[in-house]
Amino acid sequence: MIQRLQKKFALSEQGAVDLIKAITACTLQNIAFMFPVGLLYYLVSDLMNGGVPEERRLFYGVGCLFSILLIFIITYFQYNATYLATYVETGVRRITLAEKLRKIPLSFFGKKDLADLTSTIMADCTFLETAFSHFIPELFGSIISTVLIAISLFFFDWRMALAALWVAPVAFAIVLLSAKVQEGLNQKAMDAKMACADGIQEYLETVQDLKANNAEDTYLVILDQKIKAVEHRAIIGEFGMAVFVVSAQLILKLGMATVALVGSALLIKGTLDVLTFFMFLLVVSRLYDPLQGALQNLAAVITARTNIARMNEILDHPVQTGEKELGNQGYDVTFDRVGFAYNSGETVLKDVSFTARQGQVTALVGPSGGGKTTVSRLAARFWDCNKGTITVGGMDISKVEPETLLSLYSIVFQEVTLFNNTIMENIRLGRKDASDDEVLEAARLANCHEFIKKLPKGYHTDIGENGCALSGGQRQRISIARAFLKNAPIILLDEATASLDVENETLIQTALSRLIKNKTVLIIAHRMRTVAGADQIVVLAEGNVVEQGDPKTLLDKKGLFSHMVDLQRQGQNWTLEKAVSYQKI
Ligand SMILES: Nc1ncnc2c1ncn2[C@@H]1O[C@H](COP(=O)(O)OP(=O)(O)OP(=O)(O)O)[C@@H](O)[C@H]1O
Repeated sequence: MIQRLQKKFALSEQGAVDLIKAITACTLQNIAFMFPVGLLYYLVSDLMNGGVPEERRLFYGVGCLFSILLIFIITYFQYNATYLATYVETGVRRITLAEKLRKIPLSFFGKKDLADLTSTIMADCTFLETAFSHFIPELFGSIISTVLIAISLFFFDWRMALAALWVAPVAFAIVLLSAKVQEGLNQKAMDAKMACADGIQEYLETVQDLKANNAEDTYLVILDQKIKAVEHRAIIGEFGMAVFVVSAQLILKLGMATVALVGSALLIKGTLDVLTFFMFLLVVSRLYDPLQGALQNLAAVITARTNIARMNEILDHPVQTGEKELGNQGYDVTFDRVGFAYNSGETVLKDVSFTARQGQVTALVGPSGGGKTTVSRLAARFWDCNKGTITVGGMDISKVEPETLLSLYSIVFQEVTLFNNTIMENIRLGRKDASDDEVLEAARLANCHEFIKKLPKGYHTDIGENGCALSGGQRQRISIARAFLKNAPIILLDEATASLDVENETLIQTALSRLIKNKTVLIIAHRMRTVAGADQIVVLAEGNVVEQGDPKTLLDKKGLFSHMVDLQRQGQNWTLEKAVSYQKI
């Protein structure tokens, strides 16, 4: 039962237990509200028999007080069980999702965009918060209490009970049968929202390029259409839900009429007493209130299914697992007949074999799209290869838990990610427990110390979102400082292609030379002069290793590598002057 609830509503174990408590509380609350009705029934009965006898007055007085107290206590219990537990569960749910995202392979993120995931963690969780504090406990609470009350009504008078209750299954059936239509409308509304969120995010990320290309107006027209589509879809969704819920609620109202009609007919026939008739009128007026709410709640629960499905897609996604113990002998990184395709299915690496040796620099070169970045991603198990094996010191990395494996790697990406925090904390990302002195030492080795000292608050300067207050070269050096701090035995390096000024380039190069000393280094090299000092060059083209060896051997071979070196040499001779004279031809 607990497990089914967990699965059905994307709940933690405690959340499922709390949901049962909340449903129980709502059921008790609905039953407690029937207590004064019972009391009224006996009071009217006494009044009709000539007045309330002296000895029963105390009973009614105590009964009244007891009803108030009972409703108060149960409402308090219901409040705690639904609201407080819900907020705790929402927190747990967000943390569970975040934890899960941490362990999910990167292939998952290729299928999902950032706006979609953010929306699941924030908007879907908030929607489910309302669902668990209101819709679901109230829905189940009113269904259970109605069934219990219905059973007791049948004991009183089955004919009147039928007249009162026939509407309930009909009304629920209308809403349930509309589930498919509603789910379809919800999905479309959700898709429109996602497209709009994507559009806004893309606009914010690309605003500079849009302005530079005079394309801002065109883009905003498209964005405007996306925003209007959200509005349009939301109205259709609400309307679709309202049609079914209001029809069902109208059917429910018919119950009052049938109770009055059947009751009157039975009274005239003399087979029903006035008091029972009166009691049924009282009960149904009270009974239909929670049922009206239940119909609305049922529609909302149907809506929530779309959000729950999105959440379950994350929670059910397989994670990369493996041993938490490292069993490597040394740090040679070996690719043995590795094949790989991204989600798109197109084979990116066909049959890649090479070894990046400990203490050596192995440079990956080759034409754009040849698979260099993919090789470096597989080396760190960001993705798992589809064919062949990748080992570190003889240890198959697909059998090692990703976080444990990454303790062996320092990665310096071309695109540096910095956080909206101080420089000190941005560098400390390399090793959480590093002392301030260790951070300073890493910054010195990465040639960062000089520029950091000149900032207004030195290491305690906030660098803004993604380090917007720093230059490209400074950002690169901070990421190198992180790598120094981590001091991992394997370095994956994506050489910066962004044009850096000569000073920055030299500073970065000297920092890198210090960093890679005595490590296993796998570098994606874009400039051929960088690889001149490499111990080994692996040339990748169309997902295959087409050449492999030291720089001199490959140059002498006059193959693809030598051709690329020639091309870059020619490129270096390009000057503005030449470009201008070319234009004049
Ligand atoms: N996340 C991804 N999803 C799907 N396909 C991808 C992904 N990343 C890369 N590819 C595809 O894989 C192929 C190899 O790309 P990769 O980035 O490894 O090449 P590369 O040699 O590093 O190129 P470049 O020098 O231009 O950076 C390309 O066809 C690319 O389109």
